[in-house]
Amino acid sequence: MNNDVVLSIKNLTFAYDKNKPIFQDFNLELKKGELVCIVGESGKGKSTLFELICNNLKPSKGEIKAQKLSCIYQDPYSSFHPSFSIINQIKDVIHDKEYFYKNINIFIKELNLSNELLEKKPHKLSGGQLQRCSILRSLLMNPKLLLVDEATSALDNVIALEVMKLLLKYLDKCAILLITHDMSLAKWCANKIIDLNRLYNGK
Ligand SMILES: Nc1ncnc2c1ncn2[C@@H]1O[C@H](COP(=O)(O)OP(=O)(O)OP(=O)(O)O)[C@@H](O)[C@H]1O
Repeated sequence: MNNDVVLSIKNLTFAYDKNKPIFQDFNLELKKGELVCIVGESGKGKSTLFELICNNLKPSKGEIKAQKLSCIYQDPYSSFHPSFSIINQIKDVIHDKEYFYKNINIFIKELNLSNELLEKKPHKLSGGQLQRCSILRSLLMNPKLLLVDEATSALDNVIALEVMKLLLKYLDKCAILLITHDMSLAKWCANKIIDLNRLYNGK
């Protein structure tokens, strides 16, 4: 894989049911600095693609190669354990301590967070604050690819837009793959849009 290519999906075929493939010879390449959106109505395979890229599902055919990957989920409460402080949960997943200490205060400032907030347990924070903590955790992992799943967030498009505004600042460090149902959000931020509604998938 060329150094700038952070995600390469070649001839991906996947089916839960052999007679109804969700992806058939699907190809996608993402380079550092690119923001690609996957859009599609409910049931078109957005979450399936997310799970395939995260290696939680195996393709029936084809290959997926991803460089260092970090995920931001739409519901931040489900991505933090309720019983532990946020900062401890962030430290737990960071291996590169040098990168962590070099950047944490910069990111805290950019994300409009504070050390005091990070000492708290998740339920003491608002949804927006916790979403920014989840971005902080992802950024401190220094990923090459940020996978953002906003697929089911029909409720709060304002948060989605704010999150994307924050993430756009980091495109010089990585590539972003945003999975969304929201075509207007995709048109606003993407270099490229993959519309799963238009893919032939045998249905
Ligand atoms: N574990 C499973 N076993 C069988 N079929 C599944 C499974 N998970 C999903 N499907 C089916 O695969 C298709 C794609 O589902 P997927 O969850 O990827 O869609 P989605 O685009 O993420 O939908 P939504 O926007 O509603 O979350 C759907 O028809 C769904 O019913």
